[in-house]
Amino acid sequence: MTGLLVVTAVPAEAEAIQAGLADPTVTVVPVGVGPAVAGAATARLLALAEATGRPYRGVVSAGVAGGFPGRVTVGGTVLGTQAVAADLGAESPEGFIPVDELGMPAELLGGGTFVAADPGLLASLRTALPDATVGPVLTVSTVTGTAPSTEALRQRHPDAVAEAMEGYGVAVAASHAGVPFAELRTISNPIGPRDRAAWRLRDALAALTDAATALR
Ligand SMILES: O=C(O)c1cccc(C(=O)CC[C@H]2O[C@@H](n3cnc4c(=O)[nH]cnc43)[C@H](O)[C@@H]2O)c1
Repeated sequence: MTGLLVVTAVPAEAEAIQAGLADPTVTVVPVGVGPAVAGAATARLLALAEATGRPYRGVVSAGVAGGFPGRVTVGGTVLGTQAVAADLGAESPEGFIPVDELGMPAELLGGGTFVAADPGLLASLRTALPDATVGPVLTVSTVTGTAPSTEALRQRHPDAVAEAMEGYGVAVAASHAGVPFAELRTISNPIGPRDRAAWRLRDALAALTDAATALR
């Protein structure tokens, strides 16, 4: 059995984590942006490890994220209790309809519209990162960038603390492989009307380096 697999979207996130790692058995791989590419790449990494007799004991989707103002601060650290497919569904004049309310057979929807973090893996991360904000993390294919879409997401997900673009894809890959899943994010920007100048990427990457000691 090998150690943990940590997947990030981009190399800068992987390098930030690598800089703070204390455990040499942890493997960090940048797999790309968005749920489809991250999910497919993670599935391949998990299958290769299994086929060579060295399965990972868990997979963590890690990187920077947008945070819901009032629920988490920029520069803060988040641990996901579940990865939510927040934009998988249909628009309608009455609002967004999640895919599991569209009347499709349940077996076509995999695990549904969210995947829960593994309780044991989440508990060990919480112990190592007692100041982290803990709650659902949304996965979106489009970064939220207007006040109405931010408010709609807030209403639909009153407990969600952050949004990013890979967690649900990685979680589905982990679930299909039977490998425990967790999500670790640091907040680079508030979710809201797009304001690139407000992003604090360097602070979020530094927070990722600090949080990496929890990955063991
Ligand atoms: O809007 C821009 O100009 C811009 C410039 C560089 C990067 C981006 C991204 O959208 C990076 C997305 C990347 O980082 C995660 N992330 C960070 N903040 C958010 C967010 O508010 N909503 C969704 N994803 C976010 C995400 O996981 C991607 O990997 C934009």
